[in-house]
Amino acid sequence: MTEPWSGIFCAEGRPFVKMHGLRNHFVIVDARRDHYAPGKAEIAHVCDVRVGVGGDQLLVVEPSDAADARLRILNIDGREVGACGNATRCVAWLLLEETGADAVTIETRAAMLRCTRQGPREVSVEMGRIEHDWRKFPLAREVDTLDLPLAHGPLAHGVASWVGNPHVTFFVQDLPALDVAALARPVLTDPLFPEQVNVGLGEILGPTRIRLQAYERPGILTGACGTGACAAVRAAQLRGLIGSGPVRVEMGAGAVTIEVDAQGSAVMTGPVATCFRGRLPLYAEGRDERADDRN
Ligand SMILES: N[C@@H](CCC[C@H](N)C(=O)O)C(=O)O
Repeated sequence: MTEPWSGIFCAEGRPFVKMHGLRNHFVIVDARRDHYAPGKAEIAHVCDVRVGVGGDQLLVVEPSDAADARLRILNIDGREVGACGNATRCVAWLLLEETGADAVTIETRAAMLRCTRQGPREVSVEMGRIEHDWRKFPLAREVDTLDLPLAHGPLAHGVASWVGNPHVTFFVQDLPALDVAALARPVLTDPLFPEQVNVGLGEILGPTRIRLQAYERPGILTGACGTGACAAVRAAQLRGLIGSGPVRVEMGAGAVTIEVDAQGSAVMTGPVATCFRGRLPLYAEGRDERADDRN
């Protein structure tokens, strides 16, 4: 007879840490010694809270020749993306705690990011230069990225910004009253963005405060978005809606502070939190279907 409770613990499964930055949550696997290259279905399984650990992304930390570590950021549909601000803070915190250093450098697909300790659970990341060249995204055709020729319902005059990944920010009134997913979904899949786009709805609350809700690729509302916060601040500055000093970007569970210099380079500072540690469920193709059959 099998012992039903013992089956829950996969002693052989790969260790992970679950962390979040303002409820943007991640499953983090240290693959610096033991290579880990999950396929699309496994990524979806691990990130699905109903059958796996649950997360907005799976993060794989690898060795790097040029930095303290390389961070692979895997969206729930398996796409590796160039940047994720909240994920970078979480992984930076793990590396800072591990080494006792005050600064580490993380290589992502898009950039080398210097990260510094700001407090016990507070990390700053130099996010690099925010760009607005239409070819960077890529966009389907040449357009004015500071005033996109795009209108979906009340969303118009968006600003397209590249922060290692593509964002479009729309400024709105009374953000809490809006159904962000319903409004943002057609933007995310608009043919202007052949590789889709992360959509941010921002409300200016004052000269140094923005409220933001992100609807991220591949179509999820997240608790927060660090790169989206950088994009929103730069877009608001370029539109003349706020000044040039540090801006507090409020995203439900809390806030990050974004400072953008005259050249458009951003520094993001915000909190990290550890949820729990464990071992990944052993994954095999077809496992989901078999589980479904039993229910
Ligand atoms: N889903 C995104 C990347 C995630 C951004 C993240 N939440 C952040 O904090 O910056 C993509 O597809 O690029």
